[in-house]
Amino acid sequence: MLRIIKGSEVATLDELTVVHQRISSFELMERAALSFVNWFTNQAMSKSSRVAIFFGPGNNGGDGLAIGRLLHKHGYSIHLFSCFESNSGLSSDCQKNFELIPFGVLNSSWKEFQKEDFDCVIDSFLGVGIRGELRHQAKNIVSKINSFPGKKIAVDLPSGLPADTSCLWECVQADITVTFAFPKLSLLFPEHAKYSGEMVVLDIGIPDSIYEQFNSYFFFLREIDLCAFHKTFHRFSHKGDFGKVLLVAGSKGKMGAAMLATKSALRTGSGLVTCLVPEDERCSIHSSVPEAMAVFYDSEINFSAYDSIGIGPGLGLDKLVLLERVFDNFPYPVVLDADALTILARNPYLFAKIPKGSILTPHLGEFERLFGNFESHIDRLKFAQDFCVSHQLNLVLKGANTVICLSDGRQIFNSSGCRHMATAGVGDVLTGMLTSFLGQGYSPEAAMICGVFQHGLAGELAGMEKVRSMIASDLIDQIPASFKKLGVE
Ligand SMILES: NC(=O)C1=CN([C@@H]2O[C@H](COP(=O)(O)OP(=O)(O)OC[C@H]3O[C@@H](n4cnc5c(N)ncnc54)[C@H](O)[C@@H]3O)[C@@H](O)[C@H]2O)[C@@H](O)CC1
Ligand SMILES: Nc1ncnc2c1ncn2[C@@H]1O[C@H](COP(=O)(O)OP(=O)(O)O)[C@@H](O)[C@H]1O
Ligand SMILES: [K+]
Repeated sequence: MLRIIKGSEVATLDELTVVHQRISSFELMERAALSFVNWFTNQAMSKSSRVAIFFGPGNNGGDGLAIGRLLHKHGYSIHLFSCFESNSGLSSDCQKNFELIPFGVLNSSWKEFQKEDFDCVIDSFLGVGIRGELRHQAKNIVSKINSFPGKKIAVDLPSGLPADTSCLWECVQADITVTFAFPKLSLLFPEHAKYSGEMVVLDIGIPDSIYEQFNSYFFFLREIDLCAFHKTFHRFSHKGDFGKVLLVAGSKGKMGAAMLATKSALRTGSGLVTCLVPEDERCSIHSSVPEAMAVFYDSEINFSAYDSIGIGPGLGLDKLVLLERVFDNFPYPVVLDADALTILARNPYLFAKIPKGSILTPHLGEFERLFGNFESHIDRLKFAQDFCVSHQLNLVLKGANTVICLSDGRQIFNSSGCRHMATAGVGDVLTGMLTSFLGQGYSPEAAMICGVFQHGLAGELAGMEKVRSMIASDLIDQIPASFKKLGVE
């Protein structure tokens, strides 16, 4: 899994790569620029587009100059805008690229930029090299870039955004940020959505062994990481091997949540799925999910007969006693979502009773209800880390780039998913998937990694087809395709 390191460590990462691969830092910059240009030319941007590139004096500016030279070669009309007073203080690779500006590429001061003259702006003013608050002139440059109403593409980071912390000033508001090697931490913070826009991570060939030399508890989960976490089953596997799961979900008026979680557990591969629902509501489950069984809230239930239990979707807030019964009678990790989280928030003494290794799946609102308000995402994540380690619990903080917070302190950002998933019931589907993987014998870590990534992948597949019309059931329909895409049978 890709390690997310600090912005201040990027220079060392580059130096180690350069030595390891016996290339020059100029060649590494060229590689970054080539990967950007390769991505850019695949974006259906017409060759007649007029492209403005703002470039700073550091290596981010060097990237921009190299990108300009390569795009000019592809036939784009390029106009460079320098964001410094004199070129005496350029970094050495920026200087080299400055000297290679081709004939036919215009170069002016940023002050000369006229927004009407361009179709697209590339922002390579500042990257991970920013230290402290933006200086006065830099603020004016950022405002100039932001005055452009068309598409703004940031190179590595929107200029002005610190790489690892929350930002208290105005930065470039990019539509897309194309970042090199690994996502800079601050691109994953929800409070920076208006600066980072969409995020694209481009590989520039830095080997994993180099990242391993850095200490970091932040990771980025990608499709290539998944196979290692999936279990394989053999020819003689029977339905018992695929797990018996129980979903404690649904109440009058909220049976849809139970149906979604149940269907999704079945589609994720569970052998036997039972729902614990109000007896009066049993018909809805039987008619919508005939493959599932039902047991009822008032009956005696042998919780330990199940391999995993998911609790919460549509449960209702009056189930404190039931929640305690599960905790007292089931010693293995459970999945806690929705109303179960609100009951926990109202009764914090329950935290100590939750089986170790369990998975809590709050969205930002539920996280706040549980633990209070935080000024920044990084403060929130620090709190989540301490909570998970001290209680030996896991937490899935849902949203764009859902964060899997493990009980050993590691925090893994998910890369799959799309904005069309922000619709009712999509979280219930995740509960079904996580409970299913736990029931199939996956460790909580593997269940979260496979469940969260695949839930996002199914969301992407459904979103491609249904765009904003997507509903949670569409995501369930794409779970089979998500297995196929990963090559998991
Ligand atoms: N592995 C990677 O990620 C690679 C990164 N490269 C690029 O190198 C960049 C980093 O380059 P540098 O370290 O030269 O840094 P930058 O180019 O990001 O920034 C350095 C410049 O910012 C100015 N600056 C710093 N703080 C400021 C503030 N508060 N207000 C105004 N100006 C400020 C400095 O005076 C300096 O001129 C990355 O962002 C990326 O674009 C690529 O060239 C190669 C590979
Ligand atoms: N903008 C987004 N990008 C990617 N995924 C998202 C986005 N918004 C929501 N999601 C995902 O959709 C799911 C929504 O869950 P939740 O808020 O619990 O919904 P519900 O309670 O309606 O089921 C989560 O898994 C979350 O990560
Ligand atoms: K930039």
